[in-house]
Amino acid sequence: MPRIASVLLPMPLPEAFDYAEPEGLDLAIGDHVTVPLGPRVIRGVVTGLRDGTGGNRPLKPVLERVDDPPLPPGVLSFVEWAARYSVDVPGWPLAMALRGLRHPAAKPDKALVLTGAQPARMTPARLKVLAAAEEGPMASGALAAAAGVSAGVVKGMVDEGVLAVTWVEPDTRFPQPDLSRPPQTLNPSQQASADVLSEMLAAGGFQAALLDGVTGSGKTEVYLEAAAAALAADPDSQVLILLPEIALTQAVLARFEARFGVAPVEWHSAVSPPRRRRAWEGVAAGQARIVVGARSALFLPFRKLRLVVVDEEHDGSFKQEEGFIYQARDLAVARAKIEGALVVLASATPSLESLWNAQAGRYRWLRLSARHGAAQLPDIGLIDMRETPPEPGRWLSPPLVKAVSVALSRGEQSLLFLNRRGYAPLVLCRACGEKMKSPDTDSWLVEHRYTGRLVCHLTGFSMKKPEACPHCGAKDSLTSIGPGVERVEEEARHLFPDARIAVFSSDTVFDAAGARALVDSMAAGEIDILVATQAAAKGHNFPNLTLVGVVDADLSLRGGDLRAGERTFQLLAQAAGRAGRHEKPGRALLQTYAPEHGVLQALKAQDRDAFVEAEMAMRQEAGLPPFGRLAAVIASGPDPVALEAYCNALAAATPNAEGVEVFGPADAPLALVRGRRRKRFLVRAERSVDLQGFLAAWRARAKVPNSVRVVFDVDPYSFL
Ligand SMILES: Nc1ncnc2c1ncn2[C@@H]1O[C@H](COP(=O)(O)OP(=O)(O)OP(=O)(O)O)[C@@H](O)[C@H]1O
Ligand SMILES: [Zn+2]
Repeated sequence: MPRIASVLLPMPLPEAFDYAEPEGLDLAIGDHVTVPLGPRVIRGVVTGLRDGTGGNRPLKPVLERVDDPPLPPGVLSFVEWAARYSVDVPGWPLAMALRGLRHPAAKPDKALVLTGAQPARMTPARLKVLAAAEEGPMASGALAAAAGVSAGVVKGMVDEGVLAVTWVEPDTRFPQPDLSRPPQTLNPSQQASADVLSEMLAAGGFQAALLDGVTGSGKTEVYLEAAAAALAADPDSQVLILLPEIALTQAVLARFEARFGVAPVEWHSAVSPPRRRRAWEGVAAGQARIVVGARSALFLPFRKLRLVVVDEEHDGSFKQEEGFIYQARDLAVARAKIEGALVVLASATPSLESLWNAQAGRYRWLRLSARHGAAQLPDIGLIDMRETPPEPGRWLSPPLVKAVSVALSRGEQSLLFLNRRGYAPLVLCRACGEKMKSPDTDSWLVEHRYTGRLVCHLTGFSMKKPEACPHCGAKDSLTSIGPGVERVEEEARHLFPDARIAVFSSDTVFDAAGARALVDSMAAGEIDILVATQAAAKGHNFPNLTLVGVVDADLSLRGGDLRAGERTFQLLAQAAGRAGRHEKPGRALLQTYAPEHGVLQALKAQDRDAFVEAEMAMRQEAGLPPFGRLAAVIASGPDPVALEAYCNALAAATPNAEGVEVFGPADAPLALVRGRRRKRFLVRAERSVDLQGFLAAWRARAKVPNSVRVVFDVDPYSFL
């Protein structure tokens, strides 16, 4: 009986397409194939097989099977689920799942083997080569090195036919974790949490836990033991740890390596394509048993995923905002559900969503309320910038400067935290008042002194800082307004000329190795003052760091979107949480112009529960997440008329649905980006509503003109 294969392509198409299965190809679901699409040949994945022919319209045949490891069924279900969840086409999540395959498979290596023929003339050097070659096939350079002879000797023996070329398959195996190593001795509350996680693993099936422990309580130690339990339970089981930053990945990799004797498999944007290929294959083969990675690791082809940990689960960078839009924390729970795995969400400052799930009993709630060992939580103090302002043109207030000098005099480290890259967030002309903006974009240019450039952090546009105002032509009139980390560094160097000062931001640290080097040197005490954006504010252990100074505690409260309060609390609690993690007590000082603000008061009182309670009450009142659901629809285009027409058509096509409110269209706060105007709708729905179903129906009702791009963002984090 002929069969029809449904083939999903990693492209923006609404569904899988049908092709005829050629006789003898014997396809299976998950197989990679090539198929014709119009004039092109495209690679896709078989998602369905059924008996039949194309009826009276004959189907084009599948061209061939591609010899890559098939996608396991769990990945296919996950791709489908993710597409529906994000109200997007399944081709995008499929493309993510195939990302590791973009680099070609490793080719077999050329090696030399003994043929059995004896050399016509034996020499001591040749004897050594014969002995070394007994070990098995070896590349010619390696063979010469092993024998301690020159390359010429080996070549001569190849020419004589004593050695012959052979091809060896590349080694795709990963060393296996050593489960016999003794675990770290856990303290009683860590042990209690680890025991619960082990019980949950033993019970099997999908379960979720919130590992909610104060900064420095040792959450990593707890999930390391959960990983050990998952790995020990089944020789094929796999474990995935998701982290928000490459800089954190490095430290966690080291801790896994110390625990299991092998480095886990790494997966993030800085991993080279060949290594990605190897990781992907290792995961598909079940060989890679511990994967530590960024959010996109969720799309790897795990065969037997038993544990997923989302560390720093509250972190905003788990939300992917471009291309395929998704919240990795939610997708991690979904993947665990599909695989029947345990998912552990860990944080000192969990998201309101996760706390809400824990309160309702949907997630097992494990709390660690004290730091490990003798370490205490830091004192948090507020510096009222109205009472003790910095000198004009400076950003560090006298009390903070004093605290840094005390720390310096004691030989202890300080962290000055400001979540703003570059030197100054705004450059304006003193003569005409013109603010320097990115071309055709509603965004200020940020001054970067290291590079002498003005940079748009939104579009990536950059230009050399001009000598004259481009608007009025005045010379030397451009002034830098406000601080970024580079400017705080400048001030710190001025104040403390003998201190060793470094900057940690995405402009100074580009890759995993750079992050590791900086974190190591801070941990080793080679830096006195670290000026840092959020990359250094979370997860790290710097034993000698006793002072955290937050340069602008009000920064993320401004703008006031839905999560401003929550995000500020999390960011500052995390930053403060870097202080005093070992024996020496720590302190955090937050510079603010609004010390009476509820978020800052809660931080000062170290009263997270009070903050959460107040925030939850506010959200419930307004029907906002987690009590209601939100989505944004952003339409953009270069032609205002076409954009307006589409938005009106979309507004007119809003499906009638109970429990759903649609606001807009309105100009987006960022109304112009790269010459494209942007309009926004906001959708609020009751929890009981199938929001995705509503959005999908809505999306299908208005035809999108060519010049317009429309993005559906479920559970938006950015309100620009
Ligand atoms: N049981 C233990 N035995 C020895 N050292 C421990 C133990 N638990 C934690 N530590 C140490 O305490 C420090 C903090 O632990 P860890 O980094 O796991 O905390 P955390 O809860 O993840 O903190 P954060 O949320 O701030 O990232 C680390 O240096 C860790 O090695
Ligand atoms: Zn000017």
